[in-house]
Amino acid sequence: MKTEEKNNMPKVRVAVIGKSNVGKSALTVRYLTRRYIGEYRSNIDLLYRQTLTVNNASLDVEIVDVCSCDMQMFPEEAIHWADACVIVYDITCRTSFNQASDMLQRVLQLRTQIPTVLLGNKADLEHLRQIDEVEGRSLAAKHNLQFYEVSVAENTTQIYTAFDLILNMCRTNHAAQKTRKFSVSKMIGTLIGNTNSKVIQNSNQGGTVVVCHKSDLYKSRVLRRRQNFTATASL
Ligand SMILES: Nc1nc2c(ncn2[C@@H]2O[C@H](COP(=O)(O)OP(=O)(O)OP(=O)(O)O)[C@@H](O)[C@H]2O)c(=O)[nH]1
Repeated sequence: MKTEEKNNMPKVRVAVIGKSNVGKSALTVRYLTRRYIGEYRSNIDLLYRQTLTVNNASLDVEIVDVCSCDMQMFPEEAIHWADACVIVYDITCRTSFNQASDMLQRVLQLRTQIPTVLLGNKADLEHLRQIDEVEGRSLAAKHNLQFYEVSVAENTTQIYTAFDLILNMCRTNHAAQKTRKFSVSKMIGTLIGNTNSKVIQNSNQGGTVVVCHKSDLYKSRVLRRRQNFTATASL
């Protein structure tokens, strides 16, 4: 891919949050690599980067998998950093559902318009179910969000539907922002007699997964994000 195309590619940042052990790492790795790895280190936040093709267009995607988050250690930085959020609970664990509900409220307090999806994971463990599907569905409906029950272990297609959905929403937001910027610069250009515009088409591009220790990366670069928030991360 040419550098100018790469530079022009929309970048989308996603935060995956939820109680410890709900399957956040398994979910992220499944989505990005199609593979299922049973055990992960759970004492570090991980940042993944990959170029993905969603709906025939390329996106630079960064996903932070926040380890063991709860309301006491709510990952506020990650929520400000992100363009979209995936909130996960485990259908066999009532506490994880309650936490997902609290987290959802907190996320929407911090970022009212952030594209968010609610996932109930471990749907393969029907015999251990503590949360009926309808509970997840109504929690999501209350906040006007999409909801899916998934099994990362069984690779249910809704995993991909959910991520693709929020990535598409982000891309739409990105395109709208670009159009607004373009309209303003076109207007200024018209006013000063310069109407040139350049549109660069993206070509599709695969990518590799980069796994990073977010805590180390925080030290290395400062990203200024909206809402006057200063998050630190790098890839
Ligand atoms: N049965 C079943 N087990 C799953 C599923 N997804 C994840 N697991 C298991 O659940 C456990 C926790 O998965 P992780 O991905 O480490 O969970 P996590 O939310 O990242 O955990 P923390 O890093 O502690 O926050 C692991 O043993 C996974 O193999 C699933 O869909 N079904």
